[in-house]
Amino acid sequence: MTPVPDGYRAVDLSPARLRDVLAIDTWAFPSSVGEDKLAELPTALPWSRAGGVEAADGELVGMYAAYPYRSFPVPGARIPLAGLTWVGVHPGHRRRGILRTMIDRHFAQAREAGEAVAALFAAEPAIYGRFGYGLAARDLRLSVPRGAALRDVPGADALRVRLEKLDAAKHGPVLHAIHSAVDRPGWATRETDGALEASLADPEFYRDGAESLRIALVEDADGTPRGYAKFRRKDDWKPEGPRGVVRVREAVAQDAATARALWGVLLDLDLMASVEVGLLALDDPLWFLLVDPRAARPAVGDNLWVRVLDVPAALAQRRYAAPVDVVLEVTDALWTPNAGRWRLVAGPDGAEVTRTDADADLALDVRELGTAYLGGFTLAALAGAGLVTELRPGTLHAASTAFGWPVAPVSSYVW
Ligand SMILES: CC(=O)SCCNC(=O)CCNC(=O)[C@H](O)C(C)(C)COP(=O)(O)OP(=O)(O)OC[C@H]1O[C@@H](n2cnc3c(N)ncnc32)[C@H](O)[C@@H]1OP(=O)(O)O
Repeated sequence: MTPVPDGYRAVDLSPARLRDVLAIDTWAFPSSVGEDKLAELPTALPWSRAGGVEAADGELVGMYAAYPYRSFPVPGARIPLAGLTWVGVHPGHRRRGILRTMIDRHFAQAREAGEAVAALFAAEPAIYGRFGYGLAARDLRLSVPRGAALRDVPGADALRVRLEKLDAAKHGPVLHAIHSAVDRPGWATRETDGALEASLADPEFYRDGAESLRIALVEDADGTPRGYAKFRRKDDWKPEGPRGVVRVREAVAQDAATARALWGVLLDLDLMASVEVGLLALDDPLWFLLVDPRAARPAVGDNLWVRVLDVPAALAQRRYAAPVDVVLEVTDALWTPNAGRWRLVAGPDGAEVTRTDADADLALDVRELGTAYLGGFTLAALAGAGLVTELRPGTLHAASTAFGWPVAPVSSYVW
C-alpha cells in the first residue's frame, strides 16, 4: 500500500460529515452554488464506500467514493464493478500524493468487495492512466439543426409521443424501467441508493437559464412506454427570429421505430433552432437516422475509463465475440498479482483463464486490457499505436476479433 503522506491520515466518511464533504467538493470543483443549497439536494453519494484524507488538525482535505454496482453491463454479462466518483483534493494540499493514497485504498476496498473491474469518468483525461485505467468508451455529441431530415422507420407513425413536465414520482419508475432494459456494455443503470432520485432532481440552479426538465415519452398503441428523452428548452430571441436550443439530457429508445418517433418530435419544436445532445453511443440510432449527419457537427468525447483490478476474474467474467485461445503477457506496475502470463480460452458462451508458463502470444499492459475490456477498441488498433505487441505472428487478429463486441459501449450519464 502507498503510505499516507506525512502529516495526513486516511479516514472513512459517514453522513455526519456531509458538510465537510461539500466543503471539499466545492474546493475541488468550483461552483456558483453555495454549500447550503447543495446540502438540500438528494445525494447519491455511496457513504459505505466513501473515504478521505484529513490533515493533522482534522480538516478533510481529500475524498473519494465508489458506487458499488452489482449488475454492470460488460460484453455478454453483468458484473460487480466499482465506479469511482467524488474525487477531490483541496487545492492547498494537492500534488503531495493524497490522490495516490486514495486510489490505493479504493482498489483494496474494491477487491475486498469482490469487484474485479473498476471504472470512472475523468475530470481530466491525463490523470488516471498512471493508475492503470484505460479509455474504454467514447461518446458522441451532436448539435442537430431544427427540422433535420430523418430516414423513415416503419411503425414510427403509429407511436404516440407525450410531452410533459418531468414529475419525479410519476415518471421515475417508468424511466428507470426503460433505461435498465437496455443491453449495452458500459450502460450503467441507476441501481445504487439514491441514484435515480438524484438524476430527477431539478433545482433552478441546474437549469442555466433554461426551463425546468421536460419529458418526451414514447408509447405504443396500448400505452406501453418504449422510450423517452429528458430535455429542456432555452429561448433565444435574435433580430432575425427565434433561435432557441433544445438540450437533451438523456434519450433512450427500445427499438428503431421509437427512436424515429422520439427524434422526429424533438427536432420539430417551435421557436427552436437546434437540438443539443451528448453521451450518445458512437453507434446510436440517431447517427444513422440523420440524412445529413455532418450538419449535426459531430464531436467525440472520452466516456468511461476502465481499470482491470483482477486479471483472471475480469477476463473470465465477460464474454467474447468469437472463440479464442490466446496467452497474454500482462504487466501491472501497481498490482503484481496481475502480472505474468494468462491463458484465455473463451468464446460467446464462457471463458476460462489460467496462469501459464507457455510462451505468450500477445504482450500488453493492464491499462490496455482496460481499454479493450468493454469491446469498444480493438487490440489491433492498440497494436497500431505500439501498445499491444504480437509475439506470435497471426494471433493478433483472432484475439482482436474475440475481444470486440457488436454494440459500442457507453454510459448514458456521468456519475
Ligand atoms: C473520478 C473522478 O471523480 S474525476 C475528478 C477528479 N477531481 C478533480 O479533477 C478536481 C480538481 N483536482 C483535484 O482535486 C486534484 O488535483 C486531483 C484529485 C486531480 C489530484 O490530487 P493530488 O492529491 O494532487 O494528486 P497526487 O499528488 O496524488 O498525484 C498523483 C499523480 O497524479 C498526477 N496528477 C494529479 N493531478 C493531475 C492532473 N490534473 N493532470 C495530470 N496529472 C495529474 C500527479 O502529478 C502525480 O503524478 P506522479 O505520481 O506520476 O508524480
